[in-house]
Amino acid sequence: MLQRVTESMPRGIMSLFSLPSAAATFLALVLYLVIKWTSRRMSMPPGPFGIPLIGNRHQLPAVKPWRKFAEWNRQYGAVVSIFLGSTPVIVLGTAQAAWDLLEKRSDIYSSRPRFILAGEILSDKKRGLMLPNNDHWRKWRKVLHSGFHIRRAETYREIQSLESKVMMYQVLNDPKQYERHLQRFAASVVTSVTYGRRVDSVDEWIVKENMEAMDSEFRSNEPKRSIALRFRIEVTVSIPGKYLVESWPWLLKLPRSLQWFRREPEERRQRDINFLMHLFNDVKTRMHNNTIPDCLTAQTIANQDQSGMTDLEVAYAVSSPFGAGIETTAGTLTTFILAMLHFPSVMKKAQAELEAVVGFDRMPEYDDQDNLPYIKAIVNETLRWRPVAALGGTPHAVIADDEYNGMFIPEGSTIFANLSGIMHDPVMFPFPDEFRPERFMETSDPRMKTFELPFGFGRRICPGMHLALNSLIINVSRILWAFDILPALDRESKEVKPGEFISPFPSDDQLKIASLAKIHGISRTGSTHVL
Ligand code: HEM
Repeated sequence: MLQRVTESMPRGIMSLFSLPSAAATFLALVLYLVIKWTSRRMSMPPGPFGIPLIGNRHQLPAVKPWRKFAEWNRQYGAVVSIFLGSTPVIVLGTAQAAWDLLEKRSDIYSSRPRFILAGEILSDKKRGLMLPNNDHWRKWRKVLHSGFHIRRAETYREIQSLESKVMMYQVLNDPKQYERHLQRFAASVVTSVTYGRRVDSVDEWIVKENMEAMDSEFRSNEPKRSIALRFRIEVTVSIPGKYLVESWPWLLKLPRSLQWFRREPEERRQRDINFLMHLFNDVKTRMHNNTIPDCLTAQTIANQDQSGMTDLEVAYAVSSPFGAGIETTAGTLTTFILAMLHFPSVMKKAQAELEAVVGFDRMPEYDDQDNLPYIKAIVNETLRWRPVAALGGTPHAVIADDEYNGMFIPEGSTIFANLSGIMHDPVMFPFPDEFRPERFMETSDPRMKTFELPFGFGRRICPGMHLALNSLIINVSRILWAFDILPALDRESKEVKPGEFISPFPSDDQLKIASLAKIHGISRTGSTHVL
């Protein structure tokens, strides 16, 4: 007993002595880390200082975060840094900064942040959009490039022209549902060029199943809204770190049964696989029977020996236009309707151009494009005025330490090219809130002439850009040729002022009626019989 007391004495005394020294060591370590972090932070682009561990997450609204980004860019400069949790995030607020980094240095700026939930658990690293810059992504990208490069995209014009006529017919008969008709158009183009099958209605299972897959990929608690608005909300949740497991990846080390966050996406993954493999096998069968028109899936299957891709990899790769090409196209067309409601003088000017070039006896065709510079400018201005990929689509990630204009950009930073802010930069686009197609006609800047800005940057630039532009030009020219887009009238026959933002329709039914856009029937001779 006595021996035990004496033995324990020195340890007790020692621990009394060591406690302050352990605390001092700990404090010194904390101080060292704080100094190190602060000096690193100071060398990074300016931005609001956040809270340790949380960073600036609490300052970033869940809805329309691009507005906050733009505010920070105005306050701190073209390149801003913040932290989301412990991840450094760089926000680019001018086109020049985005071109300098994402294009000129695209060898290190073309990766993606880690999307643990949507990219890994839900999609098993098979959705290229969320893949880092690696061999899998390059293979996936090759499939899309071969299906949608500029010359290939031209071969789809016949399909787009036909679908556009169907859309016109539907708008003519049921103008109130114009948003659905635009969505059907976009969906049918995508399914035709991808799977060689048309879509007659957005209620068809193939569209619904795809919507559900998208909704689960970008789940949001928001009620169902119009296409474009939903797309914008969904984009906001592609901010990495939204899910707990992305801020704390160590959760993946828990026993699988305790990883509660897996259950739902894993169930959904199986459903997605069944859906995508069904579409894949259907194309294979039709290839076998010689009943399939030329389409992306058939081409990719035919090249499988060369590419070495598995059936499932092909099934996922060819489904990318589903996720990326429907809501973007339909949303941009919805924005165009909104712009015409706000800027009727633009509509009149465009209609004058159409009258002079096309006349009333036939519809505008692709061959008229070169003679319709104002219509082309309207397409560009629509993409600029309310860019549907407001945050630049999915963010990039940088894979090596870098320096830009004396500012340190650490490896692993998430990079947002904040397209909404960039498109409203008053230096590049004077009077940015105005819808002024003329800005694209009066310029001599080649980057304004080609205007690829709405489609992203560098090696990640939108592979569906040419298909999308062809969809936009044909629909914008035909809608303006055939219809007057006028504000709805309220119960007292007064014009209802359209909403400010992306969709003329907020989700609420009351408001929907109040701000309903009314597209008057065809007011021009000879219009109906060509439909
Ligand atoms: C108006 C229509 C469209 C707009 C505004 C648009 C815009 C964008 C933007 C901003 C990006 C991100 C680029 C970046 O990370 O720098 C993107 C990526 C992408 N887009 Fe589009 N897009 C449209 C239509 C389409 C269509 C029709 C398709 C398919 C045929 C498509 C397929 C894709 C794919 C697969 C990606 C991911 C590329 C990658 O991660 O490598 N998009 N798009």
